Amino acid sequence: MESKYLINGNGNPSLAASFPVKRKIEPMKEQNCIKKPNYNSPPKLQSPYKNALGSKKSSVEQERRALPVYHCRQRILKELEANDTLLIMGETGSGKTTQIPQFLLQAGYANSGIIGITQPRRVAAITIAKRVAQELASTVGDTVGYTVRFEDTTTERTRIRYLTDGILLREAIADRLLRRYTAIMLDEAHERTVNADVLFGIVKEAQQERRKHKLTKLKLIITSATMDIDHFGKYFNVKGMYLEGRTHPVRVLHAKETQEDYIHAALVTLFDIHRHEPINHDVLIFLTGQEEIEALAQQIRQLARINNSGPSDVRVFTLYAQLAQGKQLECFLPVPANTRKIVLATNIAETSITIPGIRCVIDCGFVKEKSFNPSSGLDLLKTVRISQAQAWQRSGRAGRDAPGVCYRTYTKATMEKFRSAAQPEILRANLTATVLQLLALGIDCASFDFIDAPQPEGVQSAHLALEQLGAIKSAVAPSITTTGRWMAQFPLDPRYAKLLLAAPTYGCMEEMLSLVAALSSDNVFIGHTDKSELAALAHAKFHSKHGDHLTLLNVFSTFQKTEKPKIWCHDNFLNIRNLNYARNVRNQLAEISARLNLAFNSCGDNTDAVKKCLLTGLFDNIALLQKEGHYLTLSGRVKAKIHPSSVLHGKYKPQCILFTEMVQTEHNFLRQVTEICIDWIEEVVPSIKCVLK
Ligand SMILES: Nc1ncnc2c1ncn2[C@@H]1O[C@H](COP(=O)(O)OP(=O)(O)OP(=O)(O)O)[C@@H](O)[C@H]1O
Repeated sequence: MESKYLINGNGNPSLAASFPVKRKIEPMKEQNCIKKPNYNSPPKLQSPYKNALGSKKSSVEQERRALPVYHCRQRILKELEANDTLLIMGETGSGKTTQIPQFLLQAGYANSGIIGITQPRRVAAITIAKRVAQELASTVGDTVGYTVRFEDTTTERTRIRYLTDGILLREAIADRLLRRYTAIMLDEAHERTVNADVLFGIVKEAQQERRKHKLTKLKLIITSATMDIDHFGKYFNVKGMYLEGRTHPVRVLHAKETQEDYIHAALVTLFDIHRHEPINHDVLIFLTGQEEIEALAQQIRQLARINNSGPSDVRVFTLYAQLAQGKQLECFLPVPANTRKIVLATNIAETSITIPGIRCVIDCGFVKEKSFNPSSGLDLLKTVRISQAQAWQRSGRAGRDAPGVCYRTYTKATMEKFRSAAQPEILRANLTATVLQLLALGIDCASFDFIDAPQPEGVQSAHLALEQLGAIKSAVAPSITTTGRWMAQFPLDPRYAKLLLAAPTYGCMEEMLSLVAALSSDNVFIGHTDKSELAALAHAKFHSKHGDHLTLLNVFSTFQKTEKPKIWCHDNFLNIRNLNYARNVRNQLAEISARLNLAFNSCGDNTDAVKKCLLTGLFDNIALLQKEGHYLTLSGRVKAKIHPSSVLHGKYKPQCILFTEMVQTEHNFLRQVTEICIDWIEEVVPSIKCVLK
């Protein structure tokens, strides 16, 4: 059949010419299977469940029974009976996350407590809880619930609780023995987020302490499809358990030649799929970040509009961390028949989740990674190659509910040069929040039993930052202060918690609550490409000459007062979901502040109060204008420019600015910028010994 999408019919003849996909992508030798990386390959067995999978029956119960893990139920329960800790490795999609907690429930493990399952990301915790509730013919909040930051759906009836690892860590502050849990499953262990790494130590200790004090046993299950089982085995002092069998085969195809432009390669591959694959084969494309995703989504929609002449159609969804929760969940809903779902996602869709309908995955092979430079004290967001483990996780998303295909826009030789597994986040992340949480738990980083200890410079840098924030007495012999304990009460980065604690002194508590809440939500502005001039005009009403923080405050404060928020947001090109989310966050932050007896004062039009208060927490994020026209950060002296999205971009350049974050693309860009007065630095944070010239 003639393609509906003539790629080179859109005025870009080079598009198809430069990437003759049919010839450039070659099948790998190991067709019809996901080849696992060598470093941790479990035994490869043919799925014994093929017949069941081929069946037309589609009830949830039948789907469950067809999962490889379902048939390992007895083995898992027997092993758990004999051992307090299990390391379970099974193929992606084999049913670990959804089934094992149900086995434990049925075996009575939730009779005297609850079963907790941690996930690195909120979208996974939410969607899996919904799926398991459906499998149990129940609703979320009943037997199964989820808890993510600022949202708890669990009730006293909840026995299986999916939660983010950050939430479990916060619970440990209140109860280090995690007494409400009888079993904890730490899922996606290979991801090695800082929170998960700290949790490994916390749960191990809780288990030992409970044994020592003859309290109810805590059963631990560590699961993944790609973890380094030897390393984990040594740390937990247990042997690993392999679950044989896979659900659906995934055929993996590599680009024959290196692709200079992975976005272009992804686009061409997508339309090639669209020409040749059945319309109900949905596509998931892995890219690196919001801007790239939104730009490609727009391009696909436009191309589809230009070339769409048949009955079939495409629906494009985006999925990345900054997207409002409601929007994130849209891609999980079914699309009408004769429509292809195309999901453009970051690594947020890489593990755990199942997006129904996905049969094709296009993997660009890159990821945006946050790393911290202890010598400059700055966090940097950088695009890097994924690991081999991540590549296998990504391909696994194609075989969740049927056989699938994964197209890698990089060559096989390139992939062989990828790291086998991603570097644990604890070795590269800013540890300020983690060190504070550990101190609130009464744990000194130096003596904590980490699976991989963080670099001493990283810990030292966190101690220095905490000392400057007033959270610890001394960076040399760290002991937590009352301010530090209060900071740890807020589910926020310590720098933002500090803003709330300092706000009453500057008389701007109401404003700071709104601003911190709005900053937690992000992205309230809709940049409507079709109507970008109208959107820009609407947004300009809120612009503050002081910069982005006060602009954001203007938006949120007006939103709080408006009587018809839906119409108001629509007319002003603002994202109502994000603003509602910010309102919810504000309420919760206000509750914690009230518990801490903080004064709820307001500074009215005194913008200096807000700006000075911002300095109390974000003093590491200051940059000075240089003669050459660029900025230099005070901390680490990094050269940077104001991000084009800032209201201060392209206008007069203030001498001294404060920014929320630095992003690295072709340049270092400073995001969310506010003009400050250089003299305030010494007034507000006299402890900073900065060189101002
Ligand atoms: N939200 C969902 N909607 C539809 N089907 C789902 C959903 N979640 C899970 N499933 C089905 O259950 C199967 C098992 O999923 P589960 O998350 O338990 O596997 P897993 O072994 O934990 O995978 P991974 O290692 O990738 O997290 C999936 O392959 C899919 O068929």
